[in-house]
Amino acid sequence: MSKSHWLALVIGNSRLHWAWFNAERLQAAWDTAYLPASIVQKLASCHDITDFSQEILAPRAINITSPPIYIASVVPSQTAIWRTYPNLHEITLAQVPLQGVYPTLGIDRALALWGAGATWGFPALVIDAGTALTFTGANGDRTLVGGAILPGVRLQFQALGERTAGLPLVDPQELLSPRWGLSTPTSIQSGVMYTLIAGIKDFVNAWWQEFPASCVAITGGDRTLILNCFQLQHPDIAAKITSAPHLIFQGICCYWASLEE
Ligand SMILES: Nc1ncnc2c1ncn2[C@@H]1O[C@H](COP(=O)(O)OP(=O)(O)OP(=O)(O)O)[C@@H](O)[C@H]1O
Ligand SMILES: CC(C)(CO)[C@@H](O)C(=O)NCCC(=O)O
Ligand SMILES: [K+]
Repeated sequence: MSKSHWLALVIGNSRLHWAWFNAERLQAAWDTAYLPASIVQKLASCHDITDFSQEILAPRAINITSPPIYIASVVPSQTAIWRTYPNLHEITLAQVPLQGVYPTLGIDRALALWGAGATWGFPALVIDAGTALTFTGANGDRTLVGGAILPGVRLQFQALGERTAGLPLVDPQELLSPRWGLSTPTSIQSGVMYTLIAGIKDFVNAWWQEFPASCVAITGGDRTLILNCFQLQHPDIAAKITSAPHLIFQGICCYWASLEE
C-alpha cells in the first residue's frame, strides 16, 4: 500500500462521513452509521481493513493496510471510541489557519470554511445543512466574521413530531408543498421549509451586502433538499450558491497538504 493513501473521518451528530484519499485526490466518499466500540477495536487490531470495507466502511473494497485516519469530530464520546485506532490523527481548531475563532467553534465548521476559502477564495460563507444547520463566514483576511446555528431540517420535523401530542413525524419532502397547508403534514412541510428558505435567503443576502463577491457554498446531508426547494422559490439566488458535498473533506485535505509541506 502506498504511503500516500489515507482516510478522512468526520464524526457528525447523526452519523460518520468517510473519504478515501490518494495524496490530495479524493478517491471515494461514503457515510455510515456510528460504529460500535467492538468494531473499532477490531479495526485497530486488524492490519488489513479490506474485510471490513465491504460491509461496514465502504460500498467498495478498499485495499489499504492500516491507513492513517485523519479525524474531525464534534461528538467527543465518539472520538473516544476512535482513540483506540493506532494510526489516528485528530484535527483540532488550533491547526486550522483561520484568525479570530472562538474556542468552542465546531471543527467541522472551521474545516468547511477553510476548504471553501482554499477552493474559491476568501471571503467565503459556508452553509452546512446537517443535524444542525450552520452559517460560518470569514472575510478576505481569513478572519472569522461569525455565524449562526439553528436546528437542521430533520431535527425541526423531529422536534414537532416528538414534542407534541397532535403532530405526526413527517419526513422532509423534495418537492415544496403549497405555502398554505390544508392538512397537518403539508402544514408542517410548509412551515419548516418556507421558514428555512426565507431564513437562508436573509442570511445569504446580508452576507453579500458586506461581501458582494464572496462565494457561498452549501454542504451537509440536506444540501440537495434545501437547494431544490430554494431553486423553486429563488432561482436567481440558488444559481449563486455552490453545492459542495465534500467541503469538510476539502478542509481536511488542506490540513493533510499542510503537513506535507
Ligand atoms: N441516512 C441518513 N442518515 C441520517 N441523515 C440523513 C440520511 N440521509 C439523509 N440525511 C439527512 O442528512 C441530515 C444530516 O446531515 P449530515 O449527515 O451532514 O449531519 P451530521 O454531519 O451527522 O451532523 P452535524 O454535522 O450537524 O453534526 C439529516 O437532517 C437528514 O435529513
Ligand atoms: C454546530 C455543530 C453541531 C454543527 O455540526 C458543531 O459545529 C458544533 O458542535 N459546534 C460547537 C458550537 C459552535 O460551533 O459554536
Ligand atoms: K448537547
